[in-house]
Amino acid sequence: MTSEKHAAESDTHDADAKTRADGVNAGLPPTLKGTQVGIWRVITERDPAARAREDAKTSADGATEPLSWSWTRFFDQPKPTLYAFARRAKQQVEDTHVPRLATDIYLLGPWLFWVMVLSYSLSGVEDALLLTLNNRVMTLIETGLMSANPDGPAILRAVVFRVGAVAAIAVWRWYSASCEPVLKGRAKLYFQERLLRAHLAQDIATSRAASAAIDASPLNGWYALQELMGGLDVACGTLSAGALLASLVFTPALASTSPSLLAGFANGTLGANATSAAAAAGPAGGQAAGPAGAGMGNALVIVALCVTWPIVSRMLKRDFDNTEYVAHIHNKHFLRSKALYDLATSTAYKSEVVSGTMKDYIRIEHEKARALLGAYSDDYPGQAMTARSTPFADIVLNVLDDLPLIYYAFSAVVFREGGLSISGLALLHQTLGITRGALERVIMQRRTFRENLRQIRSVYADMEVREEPEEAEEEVEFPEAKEGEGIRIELRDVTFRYPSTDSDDSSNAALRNVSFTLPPSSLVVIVGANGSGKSSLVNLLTNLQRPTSGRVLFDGGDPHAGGAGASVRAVERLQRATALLTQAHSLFQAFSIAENIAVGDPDFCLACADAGAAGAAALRARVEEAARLGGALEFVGKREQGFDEVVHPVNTCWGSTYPMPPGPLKDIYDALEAWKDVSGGEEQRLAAARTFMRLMNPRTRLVVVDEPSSAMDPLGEFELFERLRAMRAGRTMVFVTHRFGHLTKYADVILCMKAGELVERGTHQELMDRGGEYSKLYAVQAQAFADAGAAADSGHATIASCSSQAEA
Ligand SMILES: Nc1ncnc2c1ncn2[C@@H]1O[C@H](COP(=O)(O)OP(=O)(O)OP(=O)(O)O)[C@@H](O)[C@H]1O
Repeated sequence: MTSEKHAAESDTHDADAKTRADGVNAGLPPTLKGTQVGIWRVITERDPAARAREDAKTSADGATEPLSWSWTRFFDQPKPTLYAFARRAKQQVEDTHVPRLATDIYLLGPWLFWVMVLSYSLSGVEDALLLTLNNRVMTLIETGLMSANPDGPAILRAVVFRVGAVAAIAVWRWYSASCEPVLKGRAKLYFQERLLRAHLAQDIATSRAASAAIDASPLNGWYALQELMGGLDVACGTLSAGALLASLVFTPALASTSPSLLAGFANGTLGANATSAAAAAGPAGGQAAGPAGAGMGNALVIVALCVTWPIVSRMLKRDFDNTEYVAHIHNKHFLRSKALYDLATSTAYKSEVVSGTMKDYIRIEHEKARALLGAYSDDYPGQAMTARSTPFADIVLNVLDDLPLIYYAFSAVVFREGGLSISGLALLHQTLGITRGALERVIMQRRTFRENLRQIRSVYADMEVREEPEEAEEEVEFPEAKEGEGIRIELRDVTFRYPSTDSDDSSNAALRNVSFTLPPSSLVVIVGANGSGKSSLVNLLTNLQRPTSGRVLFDGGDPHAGGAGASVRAVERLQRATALLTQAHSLFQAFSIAENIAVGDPDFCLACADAGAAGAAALRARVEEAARLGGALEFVGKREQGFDEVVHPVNTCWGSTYPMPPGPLKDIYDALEAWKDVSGGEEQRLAAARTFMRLMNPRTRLVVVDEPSSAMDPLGEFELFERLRAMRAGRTMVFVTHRFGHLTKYADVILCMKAGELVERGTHQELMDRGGEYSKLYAVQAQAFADAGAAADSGHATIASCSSQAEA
């Protein structure tokens, strides 16, 4: 019975384990695998090496070169001539963009750059240098004490030399630390400017395409260079540590009065009497003594002591240092308790939690989730991963750490004539320490180095501004373009699908086979239910998107008919002649209210900026007029600083703790750079003012207004549309609005959209007579107004009857 129970339990455990294993891999593509680490699910690649090989192969076949040079590939290939090999190596280095990065930063401050190079190199050799000087002092003192005749001037010289070196290093560090931030600041501004140009060169479609995403930040280039300089530090450190160890092992030790350790180990004379024995034997005495084979054996032991620890430590290390991973918390009880905690604490949910009397529910559910979660650690996955289930690895590493001591003890027993001298022992111990440290850093640096090369490459790829083609291209003509007349627009069998949607599924096109013509200077109203395609149409009319198929002609010309460069220029010309007002407007950070309006006509702003005081006055006058037309004048008048107020400052405020404890510091933290309150309707008025600013420029020949007034009161909206309509002379004006009642009666053309198709077009009367989709939408609106009116009437009646009862 008991064994059956055990069998059943073990089956259940197996099933649980399987479910867990399935769970951590649930929803992952076959190339990825999940691992449970504490409450985390860590997702890694199943075979990153295979992908790297595949990438290298693809890039070798394609236009770009592989990122790193591989010995295997070198040996696999027919041997190139030395010259070809050198050229190829040079090409490989250039492909990493390291020379380009170094040159760019060098040109920002040649002297600062060299200071940085020297500083990183020196920091690598610093340990070995100081150890050498230290050892010189120690050896002289030791020799002097043993011979009872210390060489005072020599010791003094060595001490002064060492103290001088320490002081010089301190001065150098201070100086180089003051240089580096200057170069960093210059590099940041340099990359910021290049990235800014790259971002501005992208249109909406490209900026949303994953392949063209610009991820680099202005400091990426600098950090990559800093890491490469760190490599210089590691390289110099390793070389100097290696040289020190070699000098210790293979040559008479630093003081000519003592023999090499190799010699000491070889004949066992390195001990309390070693130095005097060596002094008698002369500088070369140590090496002459003893069998060379034994010395070589000892040298190998010392080298082995150096490399064992870093290698074993690397093998036993259990972390994600070398692995790319994505981690998320996978434990459903943790997630539930967190969600409930957020529900209780976030101000966003407060009113719903209070009005919904959810207090007890949240508390009890939180207790349940906590009980199910049990004891857990929410260490970051990296930390959680380093936690070991047994202390075995730590024991091994600690014992390995003592290997040198064990070896000294061993050598003392084997070379019975005495152990190592004090200074010899200290020197050996410290040299082993820095050599080991250097080797460890080399092992760690390997991956960082590859990652840095990738970073540098991606920074330069992101900065690549696609310049317009140089070769002469035929410009796109807009044959019927006339000054003082609105743009004539024609859509021919246009289908449009957002790039993010599945291109094989024709049902998900936002617009399907749409054709119509808008006469120049006409007033157009686009109507339709939610999701019928009105805004998509606006995107095409304003050239923010291109049709997937079909053509959109402006004044008879297709802006996309020419080559890439001509198309960019044609689109830009059209956009300069277009004013767009939507509800997706923004108040720009750090811009005053005046500038937020003024940028509606950036060319006019630039011209005024060049015209001194007269220009500033002209700009202010135009901004005030635009604010009046946009209905924002009254609101701006009430602001403390009027047009000069910065509504949304750039946030740079930084507190030592987060959140800050209550007190005067928190008050100032909250007040500094706080965004000023502006209502949705006021923001819309400022956006409208910006559009009027653009409209005041006679170059504007197309005005597109897409639901800009959702947060405005009905009177504000009515006035806005009337003012826009008043400026329609010489412009084609397109309105998209759900509250179209008072606009459509002025419309030359009404386009009625339904599920991505144009179902009706005509004037208000024509469409009402037809009794189709438009008349239905119109009737619904009219009914809503009638109901609202009736409700208001009955409300008034009820209030009137209540008040008369109260009076009675
Ligand atoms: N960025 C986008 N990516 C993918 N699909 C989109 C995107 N924007 C809109 N769509 C889809 O395109 C279709 C048409 O949307 P559109 O915004 O043009 O309709 P609309 O008539 O303006 O709607 P509303 O009146 O709600 O503003 C909808 O099915 C919508 O889900």
